[in-house]
Amino acid sequence: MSRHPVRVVIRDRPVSGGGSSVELGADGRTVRVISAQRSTSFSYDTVLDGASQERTFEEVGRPLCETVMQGVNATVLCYGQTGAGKSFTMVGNGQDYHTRGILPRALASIFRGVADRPEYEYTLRLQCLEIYNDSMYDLLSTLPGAQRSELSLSSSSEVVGLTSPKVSSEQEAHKLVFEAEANRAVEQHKLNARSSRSHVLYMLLVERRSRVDSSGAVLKSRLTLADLAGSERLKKSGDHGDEGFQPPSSLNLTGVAPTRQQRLARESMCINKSLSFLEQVVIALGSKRPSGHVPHRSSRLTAVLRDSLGGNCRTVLIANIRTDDVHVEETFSTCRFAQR
Ligand SMILES: Nc1ncnc2c1ncn2[C@@H]1O[C@H](COP(=O)(O)OP(=O)(O)OP(=O)(O)O)[C@@H](O)[C@H]1O
Repeated sequence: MSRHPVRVVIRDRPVSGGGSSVELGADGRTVRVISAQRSTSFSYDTVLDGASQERTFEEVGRPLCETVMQGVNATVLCYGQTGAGKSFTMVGNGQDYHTRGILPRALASIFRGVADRPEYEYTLRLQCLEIYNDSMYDLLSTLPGAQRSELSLSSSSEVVGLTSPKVSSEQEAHKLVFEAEANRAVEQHKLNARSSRSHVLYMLLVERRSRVDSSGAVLKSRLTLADLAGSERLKKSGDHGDEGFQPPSSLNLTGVAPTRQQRLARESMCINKSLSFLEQVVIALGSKRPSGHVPHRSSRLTAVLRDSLGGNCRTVLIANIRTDDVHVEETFSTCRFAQR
């Protein structure tokens, strides 16, 4: 494990026919991105070259599940351009058991861990949160008593009203994840509703009490699995403007539905801002100055991730890249972000 607060792992999405613009080093640590303008080498903790879902979980997920079982927070962030494989890495493609992602494998691993430790009583709860345009929604809002409207943050960065149902078996947890995904899909299909360009956070809250030592402390920990929104540049996603783009003042203020282009531009702006704040938080956490300010409250994403980054929390950033030539500029910016 590196000494930086975030361990960085690169994962490529296999392409048919290959590409000549990205070379993954045989040392399992380097990536070289070659375009007409430049050729740049980056180095990371690990480069997963053509890795299966199983290997990705063994490399990233399983050690973090162990960490959480021992009472320490752990986080996986999947970052990358749209279509690079973030959801595939985190959840899988839903088509077959072998291609299931880190989340279902982590649930299985943690419930197995609970069964293997009868000396402890574990209480597990699951939360599923979506952050779209810096607004937060409960993906389990269809459960009885849950809040369907936008959620707010308390002064201590707790998400007020986020449902945290208890899960007592792996099957129950899978059912809730399925419900969260179904709710997200419904929102995406509603007219003018949230698009797929949102951050989704699955959080498993773990409480451990000793059954043999009644004076023993209750240990609390959290596994956070974040499937971040696609990081592509504005021009690429069909929007206009650049990072300094300001949405028209009429946007969402007049009750008139925004045009598709306005919506895409606003989404891209919010995503870029939140990812750049995330980067600033990680850089601040990695800085040598112990008293340096960490701008957790700069966005909803960084506020919610407050206890999931830094401190003694173990965090892995998986930067998903596409190695086909047409995506070379996006791959370059993902690699640059991951290296920073
Ligand atoms: N390592 C991989 N092996 C096989 N198929 C993959 C891999 N990575 C991604 N895919 C496939 O590529 C497609 C796009 O992947 P995915 O939806 O995970 O991208 P994404 O980065 O989450 O995109 P978005 O930002 O739009 O959600 C999917 O059909 C997925 O099954």
